[in-house]
Amino acid sequence: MTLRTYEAAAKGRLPGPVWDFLAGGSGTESMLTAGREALDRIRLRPRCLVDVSRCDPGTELLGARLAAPLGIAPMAYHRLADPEGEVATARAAGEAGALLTVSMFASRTLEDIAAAASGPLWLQLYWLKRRDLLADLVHRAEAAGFRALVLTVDAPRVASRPRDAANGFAVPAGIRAVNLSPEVMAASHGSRDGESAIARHSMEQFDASITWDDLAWLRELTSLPLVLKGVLTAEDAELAVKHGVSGLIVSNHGGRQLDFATSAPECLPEIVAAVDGRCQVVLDGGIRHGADIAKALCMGADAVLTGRPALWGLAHSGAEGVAGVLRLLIDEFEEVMALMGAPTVADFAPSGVALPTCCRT
Ligand SMILES: Cc1cc2nc3c(=O)[nH]c(=O)nc-3n(C[C@H](O)[C@H](O)[C@H](O)COP(=O)(O)O)c2cc1C
Ligand SMILES: CCCCCCC(=O)C(=O)O
Repeated sequence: MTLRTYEAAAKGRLPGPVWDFLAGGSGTESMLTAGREALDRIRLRPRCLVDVSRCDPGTELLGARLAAPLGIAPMAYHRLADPEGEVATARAAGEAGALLTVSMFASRTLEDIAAAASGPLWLQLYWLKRRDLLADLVHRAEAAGFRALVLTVDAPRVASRPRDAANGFAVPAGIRAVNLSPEVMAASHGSRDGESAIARHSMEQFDASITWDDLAWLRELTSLPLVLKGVLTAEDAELAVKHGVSGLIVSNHGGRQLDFATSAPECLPEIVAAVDGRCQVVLDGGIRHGADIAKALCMGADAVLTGRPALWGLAHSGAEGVAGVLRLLIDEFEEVMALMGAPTVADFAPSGVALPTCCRT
């Protein structure tokens, strides 16, 4: 199996509009390829005659032990890909020793997901107008043993996504964001010609007025570490650190939010420089090979997240498919460690990559 095999199988199994929701991007879809192209242009600089008879891809992220610097990005509605949904994903992530970030729009309850998980879980939030619902989710996540909160900051609204609009995409009946009340999720169901129900729902329910000052409200609710997802500039990284965040996920939202943005790998070096070790940094978007993990670490990231490939695995064969996808990435990374002369994750340094001009600070 390769990731391409999982992708082709998922495409063959899923209804067209569901596949388009998973695969699609915003606007001209320029960002679907931008990050991938930047990653491909980064070349690795291997060192030789290093003892690589034992390579250890293990690491720690926000205090949690991982088998490799790899996690699954938050994605809504895993039941679109498999009836077990996030419960299957959690079992697979635990088996592989990878982090799972659970979307607030998960289609299984936080408690069921936590019961199936044997590895660390983070909970992702969009800032809803209904703060009481956010508070409830945070308290449930704490009680269920989640290890961190991820606030997605690149989506004051869901961007226009032409494929979803053309399909009149709506969340199918029978699949629900079960951690939120049906009234709050009503707008995401019910197809209308030429309109995405996901976008309509976000315009109705997301609070687009929040600013840095509002983070204090979230921080006062909980002692869980706070991670911001979707930061793309050194300026915002600096502000995030000043506001006490524990981590940043450098992300283009998989090409689904701002069209024509700088891609995540391009701005990773400036963000790592701005943060200067004051919080952890994770790269998200377009991770399709173990070598991508090595490139991110050389640029100063602590770990990476992968998104769509986990859903391809889920659509292919449930928990087994997700575990297969994670194993592929981790095995490839372990081989890159050996061939790079980097037996531990600490051995990846800036000298391990030749950066194209687009990725230089
Ligand atoms: C189907 C789908 C649903 C997503 N749902 C969310 C979500 O609920 N919250 C969020 O912060 N990001 C969401 N994302 C974005 C991912 O977290 C991630 O940034 C992106 O998928 C990474 O790119 P990749 O798919 O190329 O690996 C979603 C992405 C996809 C494909
Ligand atoms: C009605 C729920 C909105 C889900 C948005 C999920 C998301 O972030 C995405 O990229 O899609």
